[in-house]
Amino acid sequence: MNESDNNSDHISERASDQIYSTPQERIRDFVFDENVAKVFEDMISRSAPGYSTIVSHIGVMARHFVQPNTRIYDLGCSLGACSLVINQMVEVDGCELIAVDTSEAMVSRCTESLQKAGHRFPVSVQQADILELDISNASLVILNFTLQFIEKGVREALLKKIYDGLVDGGALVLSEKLAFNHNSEQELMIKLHHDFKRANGYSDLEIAQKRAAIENVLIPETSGEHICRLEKVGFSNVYSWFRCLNFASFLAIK
Ligand SMILES: Nc1ncnc2c1ncn2[C@@H]1O[C@H](C[S@+](CC[C@H]([NH3+])C(=O)[O-])CC(=O)[O-])[C@@H](O)[C@H]1O
Ligand SMILES: O=C(O)C(=O)Cc1ccccc1
Repeated sequence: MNESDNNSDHISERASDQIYSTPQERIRDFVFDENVAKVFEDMISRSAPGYSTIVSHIGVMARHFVQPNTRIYDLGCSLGACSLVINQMVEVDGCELIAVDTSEAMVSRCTESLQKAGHRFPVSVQQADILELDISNASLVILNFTLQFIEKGVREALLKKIYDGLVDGGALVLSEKLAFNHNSEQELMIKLHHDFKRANGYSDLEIAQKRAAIENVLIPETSGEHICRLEKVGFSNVYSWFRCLNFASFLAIK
C-alpha cells in the first residue's frame, strides 16, 4: 500500500514541514507542540544530517547491548523512531522498553505508532520530564538529540542518574548538535549545515526563522565537553561513533 492509500492516518503520512515558511512578526521560542509533532519526521530528517543513519545504528547497538531481563529507556522519544527500531532489532527475553517525552502531542503519536507496530516485549510510553524519572536496571539508554534541550546546569546530574541506573556493561547512546571552540570551524559547520538544509528544500527565510526560534532553546556543547562529562560521571569507555557536520553521536559504556 502506498502512502496516498491511507492518508487519513497521521502516522503513515509524512506531512511536510512549512512551520517557518512565511514571515513571522515575532519569532517565538521553539516548542514541541501539535504543529511540530505533525511534521516532526519531515523536519528532523531534513534538518539533522545523519539522523536516519543514527537511528538505524541505534537498532544495531541495541542488539549488541540489551541484556535479558533489563530495561531500555528512550529519553525524549518524540515520535518513537528509536523505540521502533529497538523493538524491531532486540530479540532477548524479559526486556521492557520505556519511552518518555514531555510533549503530549509526541507521546500520543508515539503510543499509537508503537501499538501499530506490535511489540514483542512490554512497552510503556510516558508523558514525563526525564529529569524527574527513576532509571534502574537499564542495559541501554538513548538520548537521541534530547540533552541539548535540557538546561545546561542539570545535564551532569541527569547523566549521573543514567550512569547509576545502568547495569554493568550497559550503554548510553547520546546524539547531539555540536558547538566548536574555534570560530572558523564553528562558522564553517553552521554554514554547511544551512547549505544541507537548503539542499533539502528549506528557504533562507525558513532557515533564518528556525535558527532564531531554537537559539535560546537548543544549547549545543563541544564534543570535548560531552566526552569529559560522560567520563566524569563514571563511564569507563566513551566513544565518538558518528559525526556529520555539526551533528554527532557518542557511545558511553559502564
Ligand atoms: N525534560 C524533558 N523530558 C522529556 N522529554 C523532553 C525533555 N526536554 C525535551 N524533551 C523532548 O525531547 C525531544 C527532542 S527531539 C528527540 C528526537 C527523538 N529522540 C528521535 O530520535 O526522533 C530532538 C530534536 O527535535 O532535535 C522532544 O520531543 C522534546 O519534547
Ligand atoms: O533545524 C535545525 O537547525 C536543527 O538544529 C535541528 C533541529 C531539528 C528538529 C528540532 C529542532 C532542531
